[in-house]
Amino acid sequence: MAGPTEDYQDILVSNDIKHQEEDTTGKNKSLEKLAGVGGEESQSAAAERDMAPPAGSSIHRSGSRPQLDLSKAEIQGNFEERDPTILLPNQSDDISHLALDIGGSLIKLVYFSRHEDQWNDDKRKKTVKQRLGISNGNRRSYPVLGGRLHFVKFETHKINECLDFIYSKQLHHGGMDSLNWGSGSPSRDNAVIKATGGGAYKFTDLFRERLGVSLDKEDEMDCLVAGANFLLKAIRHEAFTHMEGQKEFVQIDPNDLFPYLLVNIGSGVSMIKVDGDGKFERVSGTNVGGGTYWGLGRLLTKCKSFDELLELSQRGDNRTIDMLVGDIYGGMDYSKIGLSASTIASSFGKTISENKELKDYRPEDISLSLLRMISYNIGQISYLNALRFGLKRIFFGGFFIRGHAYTMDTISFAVQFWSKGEAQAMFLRHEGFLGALGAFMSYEKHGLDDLMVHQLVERFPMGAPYSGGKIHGPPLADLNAKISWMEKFVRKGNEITAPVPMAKPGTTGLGGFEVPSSKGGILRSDASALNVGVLHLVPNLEVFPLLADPKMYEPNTVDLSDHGELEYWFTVLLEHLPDLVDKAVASEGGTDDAKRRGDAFARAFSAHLARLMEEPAAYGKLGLANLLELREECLREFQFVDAYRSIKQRENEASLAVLPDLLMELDNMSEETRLLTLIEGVLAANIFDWGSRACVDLYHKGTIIEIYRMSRNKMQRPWRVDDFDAFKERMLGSGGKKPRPHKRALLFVDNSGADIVLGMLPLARELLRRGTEVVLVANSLPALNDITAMELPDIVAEAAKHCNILRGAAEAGGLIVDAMTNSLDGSKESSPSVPLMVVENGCGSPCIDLRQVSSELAAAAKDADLIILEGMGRALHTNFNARFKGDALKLAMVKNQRLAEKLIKGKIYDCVCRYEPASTS
Ligand SMILES: CC(C)(COP(=O)(O)O)[C@@H](O)C(=O)NCCC(=O)O
Ligand SMILES: [Mn+2]
Repeated sequence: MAGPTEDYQDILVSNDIKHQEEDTTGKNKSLEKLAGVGGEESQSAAAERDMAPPAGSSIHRSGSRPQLDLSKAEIQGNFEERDPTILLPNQSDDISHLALDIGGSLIKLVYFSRHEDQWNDDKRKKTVKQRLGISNGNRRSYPVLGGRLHFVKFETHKINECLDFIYSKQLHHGGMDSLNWGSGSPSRDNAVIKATGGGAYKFTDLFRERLGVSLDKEDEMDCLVAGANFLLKAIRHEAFTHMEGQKEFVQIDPNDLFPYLLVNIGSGVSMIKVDGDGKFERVSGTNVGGGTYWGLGRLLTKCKSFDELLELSQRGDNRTIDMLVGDIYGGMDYSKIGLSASTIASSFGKTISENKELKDYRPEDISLSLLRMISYNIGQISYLNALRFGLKRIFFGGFFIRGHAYTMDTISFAVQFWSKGEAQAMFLRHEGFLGALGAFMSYEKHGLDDLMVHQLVERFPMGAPYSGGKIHGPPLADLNAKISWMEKFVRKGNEITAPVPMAKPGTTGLGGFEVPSSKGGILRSDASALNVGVLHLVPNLEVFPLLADPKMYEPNTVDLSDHGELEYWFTVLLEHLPDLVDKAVASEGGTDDAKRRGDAFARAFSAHLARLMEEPAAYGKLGLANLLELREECLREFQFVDAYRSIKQRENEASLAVLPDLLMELDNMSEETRLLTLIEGVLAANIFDWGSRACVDLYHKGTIIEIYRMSRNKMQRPWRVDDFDAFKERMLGSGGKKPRPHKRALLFVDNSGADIVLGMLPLARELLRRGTEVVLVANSLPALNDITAMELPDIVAEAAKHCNILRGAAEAGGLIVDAMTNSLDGSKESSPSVPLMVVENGCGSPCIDLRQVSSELAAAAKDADLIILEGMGRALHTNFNARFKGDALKLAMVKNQRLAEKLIKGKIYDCVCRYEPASTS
C-alpha cells in the first residue's frame, strides 16, 4: 500500500528509511546542543526587539508575507483615486508612527514602520487583477500601508536611553500629523507625538529640548480601553487563560467581545467595565496593586528591583509567614465551609504570634506571601465587580503581571474559587502595552482601527530571544551590526536570556497553592520583558473565501503541544540546518560575507528553537507550520533571498527538457488512463523536496530525471489514502453520463522542477482541455525549493512552446504578455482559450494558513469550484483536515516516516490522494 513499491525503496532508500525510523522516538542528541547557544552577557550588547534589515535593502525583508520597500516617494497615479498608493522617499524603518506610555517605572513605546508592495507595478499582475475584477474601489480612503508594529520598553529612570533610541531611529519625525503627504517627506518641524501616562506631563520639556517634539497627551483610561479592544479584536492569540501552570489561548469572537471587565494592574489597580469602542466606565479599583508589592517588598527585603523581588518569591515558602487554616484547626481542613488546611486564613498572620523580628524571616518567604496576598486580593475584588455587573469575562493587563506564571495562577485561582467556576480570568500577551497602543490608535486617519485579524501577522522578533526584549544602547541599524552582535552573543557561549515564565506551581485542591517549584532556582532576569513579536500589518490579506467554516479552521495538522512531537520536529529542523546553511551560502556565491551571514543565521535559528523549546507558546500558539515559516523568516532576516535558486533553475531546465515526450505520451492515452497517469505523475514528482532529509539523501543517488522515472514507474495503487475513483467519477462520470466540468480550479502548487513541470502543469493542461479555468496559486516569497508566483510565468511560457493548449490558455490568462503570433501548427488561433492564470498566495512558507491569503487569491477563489492542494506542506502539515465549499483534492507523497505513521498509519513514500466533494455544511 504505497506509492513507489518496496523494491524501488530498497534500491534507493533502504538506509534512509532505517535512519528515519530511528528518529521517530523524538530523541536526539542535537537537541542538547541547543542549550549552548545564547548569552546572558549579551544583554549588554546592542539589541532591539526587531532587528530591522538595513535601510535601503529593497526587497524580501523579514516576514513571510511580502513586506517590500520602495525608494521614491510620491502619490502614485491619479490624485482623485479613492485609495491612492503613497510611496515615501527612501522608505525604510525610519518613517514611522510613534506613541508612548510613560509610566512611573516603565516607558512603553509602540512604533510603526511602513512598507509597500512593489509588485503592484507588475504588468502581469495587473492583467490578472483585471481579469479577476480586483479594484481598489472598496477600500478605505486613508490606506493602511503594509508595515510593522514594534513594541519596545525602557525603564523610566533611564529615559535618556529611550530618547537616544527614538533619535537613532528618527521615530520623532514620523508622526502621522507631521507627514507632508504631498511631497511624501516628513516635515521636520512641529512634530507631535501621542503620549499617555503621567510622564507625558512630567517629561514634556525634556522631549521638546532633546527631540524638538511636542507630546500630545491622551487620557490614560481611553488609551487602555482602546488598546485592549484593538488587541482583543485584531490579534488571534492575544488572550489566554493560565490555570495551574497551563496556558491556553482563547479564541475571542470580535463580534461577541462586549461587555467585559478590564483590570489594569499598574502601581494601583483600575477596574473598567467595557461596553464597546470608546464606551466604558471605571467601576472600581484598588490601591493595593503593583506599587504596593514593590514598595512593601523593597522595604521588607531590601530588593533593588521589582524583578529581583519577583525572583525571590520563586524560592519562597509562604507558610512561614501566612497563617493557614490548618494552623488554626490543628492541621485539619475546615471542610464544612470548603476550606482546606493549606488555605491562607490570614496573610502575614503568623508573624504576629511569634517572637521574631524582620531579620528572622527569609526575604524569599516574605516576597511570596506578599505576592500571593496582592494577587489573590486583586482577583477577588475583580470577581466581585464582575459579579456586580454580570460580567463573565475578566481580562487582566498591566505590568504587574509580567507574564509571571505564579501571579497569573493566583489571580485565576481567586476568580475561579469565588465564582465557583462561573467567571474566567484571562490575560493578554501585550499586557504592558495597552496604554501605548491606545495612544497609538488615537492618531487620526492612520486607518489602523478597523484592521481585522487576518490582516495582522505576528512574526518572531529577531532581537527578543537574545536581548529579552530590552533595548541596550543604540538599535541594531544594519545587517552588519546584527551579525556582529550575533557573533558576540555566541562567543559568550552563555545561556539564552529569553523571558521565560516560572515553573508550574502545584496545587492542593480547594485550599490554594503549594509553594511554587522553581526552575533552576532563578527567575530569568528578563521576567518583565514581554513575549510579543512584531506585528506585521498586511492590509491586503484576506480569509480564503472557500473555507467551509473559517471559525473552526485550524491550519496545523501536527499539534506541537504534545512534547514528544515538539521535540521530534525540533530535532528534524536542527539536523537539516547544516545542509540548509550550505545551500544558502552557495546561493550567495559562497563569499566570506555569505559565510558570515550563514553562520549568524544558524545561530539565530537555533536560538529561536531553543527559546520555543523552553516555552512553546512564547509567540502565540505554535504549530509545525509556524516552525517551518520561522526558518524561512530567519533566512530572510540575514538576507538570504532564495537559498535554492540555482537548484530550482537546474531542476526546471531538466524537467522542461523531458516535458514534450511526457505530453506526447499522455496524448496517446485514453481519457481514463490519462487522468490516472496525471495524478500518479503529481504524486511521483512530489518526491522533489529539498526540505525532506530522506529525499535529500536520495538525490545523491541519481539524477533528477532518473529519480522521477523510477518514482513514476513504481507508483502502485491503492495508495495509502486513495480516493482516486471518486475523483475520476466526478471528472469523467460513470454509466455514460458526462458530468459538467468544473468552472475554475485553484491549483496550490508546491515545488519547482519535476513537481511543477512534470506533475502539476500537465494536470492543469488536462483541466484546461476540459474547459476548466485554471489558477496556479504559488508562493509570494521563496521557501525551500518551492516555485514562486514570480517564477511561474517563465516556466509556463517555456512549457507553452511545446503545447497549444498551454499557450492559448497562458495568453488568455495574461501570462504570456507578448503573445506569440503563430501557433505550433502554423495556424492562427481563432477562438479565445480558457484562461490559465497565476496568483501569489501571500506567503513565503512551505505551508499555508488559509486564514491569511493574498487578496488576489481571495478574488480568484470567487468563481472556483475545485481546489487542488499539492505537497506535504500545503496538503498534509497544513489543511489535511480543512473542509472547503468547493470540491477538494489533496495530493502528496509523505516523505517522512514519523508523519506517515501518525497521519496515515503508513510508511515513508506512501501517497495521499484525498478527494472531498464540496462541503455542504
Ligand atoms: C518542508 C516540507 C513540508 C516540504 O514538503 P513539500 O510541501 O515540498 O512536499 C517537508 O519536506 C518536511 O516536512 N520536511 C521535514 C521533515 C523531514 O525532513 O523528514
Ligand atoms: Mn515544497
